Amino acid sequence: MTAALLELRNVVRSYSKGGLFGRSARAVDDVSFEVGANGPEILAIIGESGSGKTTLARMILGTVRATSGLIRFKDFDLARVRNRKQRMDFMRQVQPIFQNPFEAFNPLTRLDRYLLSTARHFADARTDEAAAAASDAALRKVGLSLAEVKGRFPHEMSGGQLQRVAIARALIGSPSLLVADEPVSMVDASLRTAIVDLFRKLRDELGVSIIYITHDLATAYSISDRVVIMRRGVVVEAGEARATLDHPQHPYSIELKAAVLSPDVFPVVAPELASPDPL
Ligand SMILES: Nc1ncnc2c1ncn2[C@@H]1O[C@H](COP(=O)(O)OP(=O)(O)OP(=O)(O)O)[C@@H](O)[C@H]1O
Repeated sequence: MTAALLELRNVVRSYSKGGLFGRSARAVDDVSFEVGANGPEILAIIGESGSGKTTLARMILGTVRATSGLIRFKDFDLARVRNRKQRMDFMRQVQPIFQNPFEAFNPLTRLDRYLLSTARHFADARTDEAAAAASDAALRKVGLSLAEVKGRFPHEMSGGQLQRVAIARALIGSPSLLVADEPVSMVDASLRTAIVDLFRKLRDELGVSIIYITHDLATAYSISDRVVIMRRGVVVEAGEARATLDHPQHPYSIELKAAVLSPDVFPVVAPELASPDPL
């Protein structure tokens, strides 16, 4: 067993509820888990709205500080980021993918400018040619190329294409962890599978671990190695994805599954035993 890529121990994030007595509420309450202890993996964090998923993602990305607890990436305690160099080095290795790709890019900036600038910062590209080569290589990992993207503004792409550009941009610095917060919920249903399949490919071919934050059990079931199920800031259940989602134990997980239960998502009988489609 190798050391985990990411470790969370008893992580809490409280917010003041205001008022005379300064009461506070815990958006994330005593959460512990590891990512990548046994090699690259996809960990799904599942929960309904308000369960604390985004707050957790922000703490892992270092944009929100934990109120207490430990978040460690490799051997680095996030609470100890002190200077710009440490911050940039961390950002290169841990990249976000957001829900709405149209909000991730300035509508007035051409997409290749984003990619070239990221290549200069995170891929050590010192010349225009090197930045273009690094951008093209990253775009090819998501099934695009620099020639297809060059000169185009965000609104000139479809949501699915733009999410691929966002993923390519995240890959430029060869990160070891992607934190994807509801990355397909604003993408057409027909393109969702392609994007979640891409995550699987990134794990298998590039060795990237992915924290896949979602309320969608179907995609979590299809691509994740492990799941963490959250409710009101607390982890109610965690474990290997198929075992946990096939046989949920906690009443909340059972309820979540019942709400989406469909024979296509969770086969009632093993697929190999199911009768063939009628002719
Ligand atoms: N900046 C903040 N100030 C006060 N409360 C906050 C803040 N950010 C989050 N919260 C509260 O923390 C709880 C968890 O919110 P969070 O956005 O993390 O949940 P979520 O599972 O990501 O939900 P959604 O899918 O709707 O984004 C909510 O009750 C929310 O109101």
